[in-house]
Amino acid sequence: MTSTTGDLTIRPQHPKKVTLAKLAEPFSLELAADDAGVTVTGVTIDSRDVQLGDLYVGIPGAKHHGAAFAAAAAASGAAAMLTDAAGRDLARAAGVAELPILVSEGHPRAILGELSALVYGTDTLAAKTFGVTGTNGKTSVVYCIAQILEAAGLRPGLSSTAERRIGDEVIVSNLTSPESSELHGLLARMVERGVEGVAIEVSAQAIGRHRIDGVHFDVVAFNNFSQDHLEEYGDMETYFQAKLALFAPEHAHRGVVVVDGPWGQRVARESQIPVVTLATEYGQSADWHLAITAQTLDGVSFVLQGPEGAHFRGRVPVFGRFMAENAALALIMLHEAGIPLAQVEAGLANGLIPVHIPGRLEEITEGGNGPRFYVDYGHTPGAFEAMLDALGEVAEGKIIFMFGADGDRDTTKREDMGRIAAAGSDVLIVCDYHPRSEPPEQIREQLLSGARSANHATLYEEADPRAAIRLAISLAEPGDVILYAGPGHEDYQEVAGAFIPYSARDEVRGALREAGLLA
Ligand SMILES: CC(=O)N[C@H]1[C@@H](OP(=O)(O)OP(=O)(O)OC[C@H]2O[C@@H](n3ccc(=O)[nH]c3=O)[C@H](O)[C@@H]2O)O[C@H](CO)[C@@H](O)[C@@H]1O[C@H](C)C(=O)N[C@@H](C)C(=O)N[C@H](CCC(=O)O)C(=O)O
Ligand SMILES: Nc1ncnc2c1ncn2[C@@H]1O[C@H](COP(=O)(O)OP(=O)(O)OP(=O)(O)O)[C@@H](O)[C@H]1O
Repeated sequence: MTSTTGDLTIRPQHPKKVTLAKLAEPFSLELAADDAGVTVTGVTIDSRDVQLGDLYVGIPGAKHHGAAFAAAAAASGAAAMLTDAAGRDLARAAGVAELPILVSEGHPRAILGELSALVYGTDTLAAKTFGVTGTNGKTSVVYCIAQILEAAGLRPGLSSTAERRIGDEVIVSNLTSPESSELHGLLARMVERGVEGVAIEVSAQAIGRHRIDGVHFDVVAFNNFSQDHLEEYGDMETYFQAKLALFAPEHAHRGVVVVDGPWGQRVARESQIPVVTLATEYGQSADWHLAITAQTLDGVSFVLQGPEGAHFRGRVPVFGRFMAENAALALIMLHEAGIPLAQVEAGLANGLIPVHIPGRLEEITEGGNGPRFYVDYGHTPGAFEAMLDALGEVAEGKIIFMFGADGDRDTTKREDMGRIAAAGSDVLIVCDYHPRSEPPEQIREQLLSGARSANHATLYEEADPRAAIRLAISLAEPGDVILYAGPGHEDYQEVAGAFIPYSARDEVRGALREAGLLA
């Protein structure tokens, strides 16, 4: 049975006590002599998440100084606080007199990872650790790693945008890559549960914001790179450098890089750690090569060949050559960590890797000859291109595509998303996604303007995604495929500051039942 935890920060069930003196020394923290023997058992940077005995870390953020919540943290049972000098003054001025305070000279976030590792005992791990970065497909690769570890007889744990997972225990994800205090708490819980391999999705934002500090990955991977997050990075080079930073000795021992495109080739050249390369296209020189041998809507068969005769014949039960690529990358990462392909092969029936990823190309219908309906998390031009190219190769009937775009995020990708969506589909329905503070009709118009430039699909505009789902179903015939990109596993719509409950997967299920297409 699966159990779900909603706690912000997961912690070990049997924590150890660490004295403030032991924490102060390696990080040169200021500490009153009287407080040296005070002990803590956990770490959090959120006052609303404090548990008895925690070290509360008051971080200066974009909106608040966390030290402003020192009284609330103390009331919830924090044993001590770590903050900067401004935070200490803020807390003392607010009358927080009793709480022991460790003071750091620099930004507390810069030492948070190493310090959390010390508190949780995760500074060295027996489990193999795998980190995945890139623009599209990180979550998918992380799931492939976990599923392949299981096939190899090893107990997996994972952290992704969709969820964090330890065996059957599911922990809700807020960020793609958790804050480092949360990550080390999660790792400590995994150690208690006997996890032998951990796959972690690493966003560019996480690398720059110290969220993976204190983890020294056995193997990291870079899968692909295309436009996203320019609202934060401004240009592609800055975004690229943020991801390249993972390939450094302070973060990882070795890497695997997909070198199909120029960005991957640059990672292979500029990496500061040893890497092996994977090519999925003919004529590209690399250590490993992937060849697709057969594909239908129901799956992709492939052969992976590597150095010294390494060889794997496999299959993923989902359409799209990119899913075979994700699986191949995961296989090579395990191989690089010393887990032989033969050990994986022995645990699989006919090489079938049971890839099931929440909200990624998730089929809501149940196969068969009627129209098929998939919900997906793709929200970049690159993901649209990969999915629609793949569908174009295997779909027998019409491709009906529906999507909307994020408000308050990279607006420059919208025209491309519209154009690629219309070029690759027969029918395109533009609806709302998370408009946030932007006028939704303005977002739809930008998408439609891109779509018109492709001069291909029949275009529809239907703001309400619930109505758009029903429109898509009404236009579909047996053999057609409906692909709803964007919401994936999510269970809300963000509109003008409000989080409105909305699960695309549940809504599609309901609409298919109404239409008599699902039992
Ligand atoms: C821009 C950014 O990175 N913001 C992060 C930052 O928020 P902030 O600086 O605004 O924090 P703040 O509200 O000023 O609060 C300061 C401190 O006070 C604490 N606080 C605040 C209120 C309170 O009542 N009690 C309390 O303790 C906060 O926990 C925080 O430690 O610190 C917060 C606490 O950890 C994060 O949740 C928040 O991520 C926001 C939600 C975010 O949108 N992050 C994005 C940019 C992100 O990281 N995305 C990537 C990539 C996703 C992808 O690939 O698509 C990801 O890894 O998720
Ligand atoms: N290797 C790939 N190349 C291109 N597109 C892919 C690849 N793998 C998956 N995708 C597409 O990208 C979408 C997002 O996949 P996934 O959630 O695995 O990526 P992600 O990198 O974790 O995304 P995010 O950073 O937003 O969490 C998928 O739903 C699919 O449409």
